[in-house]
Amino acid sequence: MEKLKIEGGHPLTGRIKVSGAKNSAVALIPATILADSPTVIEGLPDISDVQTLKELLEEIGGSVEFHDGEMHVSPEGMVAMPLPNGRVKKLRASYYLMGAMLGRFKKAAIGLPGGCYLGPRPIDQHIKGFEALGAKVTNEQGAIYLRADELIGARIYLDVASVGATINIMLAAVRAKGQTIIENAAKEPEIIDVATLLNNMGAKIKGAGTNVIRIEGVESLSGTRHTIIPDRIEAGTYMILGAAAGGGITVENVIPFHMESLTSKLREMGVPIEVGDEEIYIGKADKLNSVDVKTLVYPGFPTDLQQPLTTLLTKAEGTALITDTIYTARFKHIDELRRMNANIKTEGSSAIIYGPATLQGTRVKASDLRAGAALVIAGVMAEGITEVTGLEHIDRGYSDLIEKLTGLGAVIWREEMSESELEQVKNQ
Ligand SMILES: CC(=O)N[C@H]1[C@@H](OP(=O)(O)OP(=O)(O)OC[C@H]2O[C@@H](n3ccc(=O)[nH]c3=O)[C@H](O)[C@@H]2O)O[C@H](CO)[C@@H](O)[C@@H]1O
Ligand SMILES: C=C(OP(=O)(O)O)C(=O)O
Repeated sequence: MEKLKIEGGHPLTGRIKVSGAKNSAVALIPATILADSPTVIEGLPDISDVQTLKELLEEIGGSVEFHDGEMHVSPEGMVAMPLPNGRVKKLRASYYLMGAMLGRFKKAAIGLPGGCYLGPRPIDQHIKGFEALGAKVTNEQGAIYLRADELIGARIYLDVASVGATINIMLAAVRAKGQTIIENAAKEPEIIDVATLLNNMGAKIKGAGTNVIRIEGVESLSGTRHTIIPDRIEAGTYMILGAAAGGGITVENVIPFHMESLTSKLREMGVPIEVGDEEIYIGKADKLNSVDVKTLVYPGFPTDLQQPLTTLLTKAEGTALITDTIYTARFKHIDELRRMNANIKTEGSSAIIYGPATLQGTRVKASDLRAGAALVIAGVMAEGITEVTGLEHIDRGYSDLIEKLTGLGAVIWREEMSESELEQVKNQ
């Protein structure tokens, strides 16, 4: 097992390119199950979630090739193989196998998903949607079993605007009989990306990206070629990194419209920003101001950037208040930042950050993906050496992290952990 080491205090300059969106990739790959012929997805990130999904498609009999970000999936040999354990626990988005397999085979048996532990992450809205379409859903020994004689379109109102439930219901409904209407649908850009792929396969989805999605079921879908959208959370992580340790960096392969909630917050903090067509320049701020932030569903400020922004706010003058309304307990990074000399208090669903603090390098542990991103940014800002363990979380979402940050002048590398370090991490 490896750890990351970062020597802080080096200003970052230059250009950094964003990869394809994790949260699209993890839905686009299962969506290929729904077609009767091969699909090619271009621009996929080289992250462990993508690798795990490739292996899961192979496990159900698909033939999959993945090179240089391009995945070819031949779905012809796939069968409704139960996937109760093992790989499905490695990521959150294995739940999309439920919708996709139900859509194609009218049955599925999938273990409850893993992914970042951010407090409770129920999937009741996914199940409510599958049941409305006519599936019988049972939970047997930690796996969800879905069976339907046929799927029939339905009107489904989501109690919470869930990204996962919206996409999962779309996956199941595209091959159902008749019309499905999803009300109070989530509006994240990744939902539009998945609908674009499905429509290019022959599906009839209207309204993706708004809170009412209408789907006319079709008999069959055929394979297509699709280019994924850029990862707005990876882009946001690098924008925050630029503001934290930059001497001026340009984040490339960005859809600036997706970044507006972050761009406006960083400007409010005093960060000079220039927005191009497909890139964003983050300049050096003389002084950072504290701001208050509340995470919301898209187009509000994303919960996935709450943790990285918290790190930046340790450097700002004054008191900042971050409230996470999506995952009210997403604060495991705070204890680690405190170990690095940050002055932060949590109260309910909020973190109160007293700045500015000078962060000090030390040993810290990433408890989840964006906690990892927050700690990498902290390491780049800190005096001395920071060691980050828990890399399996970071590897779920950041493609070529070391190469990309080294390209900006960061001093960061991976190192094998010793036996005694492994023991310590286990006991933490
Ligand atoms: C793979 C993927 O795309 N992950 C993203 C997705 O997760 P995910 O799709 O799991 O998140 P949701 O949008 O479903 O969750 C939003 C909120 O709804 C609640 N909820 C959700 C489903 C449900 O059936 N019942 C319920 O109560 C959740 O607990 C949470 O409070 O959106 C999150 C919120 O933007 C992001 O942090 C994750 O990066
Ligand atoms: C929470 C996240 O991912 P997942 O839903 O895949 O666990 C994330 O990307 O920040």
